[in-house]
Amino acid sequence: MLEKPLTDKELINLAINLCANILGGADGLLVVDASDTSLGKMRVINADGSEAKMCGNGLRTVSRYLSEKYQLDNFKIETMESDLAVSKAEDLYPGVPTFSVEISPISFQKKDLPFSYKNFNEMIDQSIPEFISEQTFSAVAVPNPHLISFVSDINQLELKNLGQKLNDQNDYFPEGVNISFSQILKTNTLFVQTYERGVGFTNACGTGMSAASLIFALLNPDQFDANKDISVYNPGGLVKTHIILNREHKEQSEIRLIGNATFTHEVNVVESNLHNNKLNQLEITETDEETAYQNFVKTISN
Ligand SMILES: N[C@@H](CCC[C@H](N)C(=O)O)C(=O)O
Repeated sequence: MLEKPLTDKELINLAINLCANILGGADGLLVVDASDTSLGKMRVINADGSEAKMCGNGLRTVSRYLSEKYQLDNFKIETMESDLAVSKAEDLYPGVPTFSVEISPISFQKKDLPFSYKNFNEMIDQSIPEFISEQTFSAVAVPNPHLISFVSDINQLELKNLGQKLNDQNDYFPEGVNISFSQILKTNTLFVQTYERGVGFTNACGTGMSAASLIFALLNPDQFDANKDISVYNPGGLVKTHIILNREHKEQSEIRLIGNATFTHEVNVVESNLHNNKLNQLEITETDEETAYQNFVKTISN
């Protein structure tokens, strides 16, 4: 806990500097604060300094931090829009601490993304030739905004071009959007690659994989087994999701994201240097947890 909280401006400067110069291209900075309603509160600052409503991977690591600090296995964490239930789960692999987190609230309405396209109120499995012809797109807020497209092969260049187009100033998604291309590998098995708002290509986007799982369940009843978890492969490894689909009231569907909460390094820094964004005197210790996670990755095959 800091003696004096960082101001928003200090946080933005720190996130940009940390992600680019110290963490070798990290996606963002997670801030853990006290909460009046939950065990703790999480804020998410993207690598470019913008603030996101949620981060699924981040929520798992903050869950682990709070779980170890307070010796609790089930609790809630406050996020920008809601207090989310989190719990310790069975380790995915020896030495890979694993947490399960609620991803919520869900909305398909254009005002919550927000998006603007013709007179659409929702965008579900729609052909949008202005994005990419011969693909269909679905938009969902969980509650950060996601655009999902199912493809047979992932074309990285098309994903990058669309990611840049919809995250530069544009009329379709005026606040930008996270974009995921997903392949259905078999029943309850997906591969998801995400171009993240405020970041660019990422190895794994937790809310992106959650959003893709929900849209998958909605659009592919013949390949979705509601009794089982979904395995979601990504360029960085694998997570599981669990979807309780409510077809009639799809916004009342439930999503759990289950995956590793790996602490790769411990960094000690003098508080005044955080306020001044001076990161040249850090004390950094590497853990062996990344090795355990990479050993897990070697065991997974789709
Ligand atoms: N860049 C996203 C927020 C981060 C999402 C994250 N990668 C995740 O794991 O969920 C945004 O601006 O919405």
